[in-house]
Amino acid sequence: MQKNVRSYVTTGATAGALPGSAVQAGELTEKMSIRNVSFFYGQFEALKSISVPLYDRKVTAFIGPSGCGKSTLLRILNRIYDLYPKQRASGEVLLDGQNILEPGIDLNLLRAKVGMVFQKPTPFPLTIYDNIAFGIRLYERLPRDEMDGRVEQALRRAALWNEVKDKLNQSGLSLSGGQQQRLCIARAIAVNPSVLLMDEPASALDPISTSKIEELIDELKSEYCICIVTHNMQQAARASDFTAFMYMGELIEHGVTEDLFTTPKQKRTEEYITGRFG
Ligand SMILES: Nc1ncnc2c1ncn2[C@@H]1O[C@H](COP(=O)(O)OP(=O)(O)OP(=O)(O)O)[C@@H](O)[C@H]1O
Repeated sequence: MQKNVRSYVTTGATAGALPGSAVQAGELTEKMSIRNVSFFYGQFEALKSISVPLYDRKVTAFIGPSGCGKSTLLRILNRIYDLYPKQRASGEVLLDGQNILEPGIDLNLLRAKVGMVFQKPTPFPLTIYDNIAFGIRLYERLPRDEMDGRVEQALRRAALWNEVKDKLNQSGLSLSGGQQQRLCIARAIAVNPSVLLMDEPASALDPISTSKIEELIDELKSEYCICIVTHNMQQAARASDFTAFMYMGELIEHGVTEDLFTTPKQKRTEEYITGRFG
């Protein structure tokens, strides 16, 4: 489904024209479509009718001050919130055209298709090998040599193979923080997702590990639709193709990253990116 980029770019209440941009019209495929999504923690409306496209093979960054709803939005996209009582989403989230908010969706399959990486690395207390194999075994029964191949492939794609190939039987917890985060990315991509969600994936890491994660995001976007939440505006500017600015549960502006940072259309976006609040 190829669409003109212009029809996707939204700025709060008013759709805006796309200025001369780095992303050319006609090359975008909408992988996920978030349509009029609201979210409630009990009576509290944390998200208010958000609509935003997530494009295949592009990185979309969500930015905004603390508490604006970035993580909440990400948690909707693989229905992690379903694990908690009294949390409820309305609206539609289409993944390849199917509304994943409908009842009856296979949540295990959804979470394989929409992988998630959290702020703090969360390896299982298992070997490096089993951290990857565990997820694959939930969906597939593979002979040992095929499983070995899948584990290696995932670790290679997460740029970790060379550092761990001689110690696959050591605990995942024995790795450094940055390596643990790449292990979590390898675990997510081992089950062949089409979307990768990353909630501040580098905020707990040192600058070198952070730049490795950013390089990895840049490589992985040739295969996946990637969505990152970040507090770090330089990171959003460096790592993403599209940026969405949120404020108090609303989507204020969404557009090509370069355009949003150089010529924001909304006053609140400009105030935020120039450091006047947040
Ligand atoms: N479990 C919860 N129960 C009730 N309210 C919650 C819960 N989790 C988040 N909220 C509220 O929902 C709103 C959005 O929170 P969310 O964590 O999505 O924001 P955020 O933009 O990701 O913030 P941060 O940048 O600080 O991580 C906030 O007002 C927050 O207090």
